[in-house]
Amino acid sequence: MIAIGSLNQTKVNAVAAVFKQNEVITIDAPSAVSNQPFSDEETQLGAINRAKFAKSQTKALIGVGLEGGVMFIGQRLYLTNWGALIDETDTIYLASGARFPLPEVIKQGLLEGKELAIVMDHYTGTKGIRHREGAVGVFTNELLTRQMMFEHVLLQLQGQKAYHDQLNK
Ligand SMILES: O=P(O)(O)OP(=O)(O)OP(=O)(O)OC[C@H]1O[C@@H](n2cnc3c(O)ncnc32)[C@H](O)[C@@H]1O
Repeated sequence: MIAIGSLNQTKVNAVAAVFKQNEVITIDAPSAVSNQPFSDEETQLGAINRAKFAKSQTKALIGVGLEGGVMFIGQRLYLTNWGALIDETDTIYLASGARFPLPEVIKQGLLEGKELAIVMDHYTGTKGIRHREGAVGVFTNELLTRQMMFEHVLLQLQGQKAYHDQLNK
């Protein structure tokens, strides 16, 4: 049994798709970082906090956390994503996801203190982008959706755990 620390459909669907052999349960886990993480460190910490919460507050032996944020490289603001998995031995696995520069107009909205989800909904004239294709889907013409991106993060986590378990058999 695996617990995902979010009710966001893109995250829950990604976990169900990658961990096909496991029963997946969901819990609304606090990230304990800002609503809009502004660095890799903060985004990664949000993922770790959610994974730990998901494991400790459910009967699952494995907890997973997925977190989206933004970070600067020079003057450019990038979308960033992190995943964490904590297993039955309390080993924590980490992996990052898609990272690409956001358009200047999106960066300006974030610098005004708005959340990326709000800025993206305004930019696209729709509601709930974060539950569907995500910013990554919008800016890749949906070649890569938010769920696909999280699936890639989860495959890295699943694969790292499989490698580790194999070595320690
Ligand atoms: O329900 P939870 O799990 O909290 O899912 P979320 O999408 O609201 O929250 P995240 O913690 O993953 O992301 C942090 C913030 O970054 C935003 N965000 C991150 N990635 C995004 C994306 O691909 N599209 C739209 N908004 C995104 C959104 O504003 C979130 O409030």
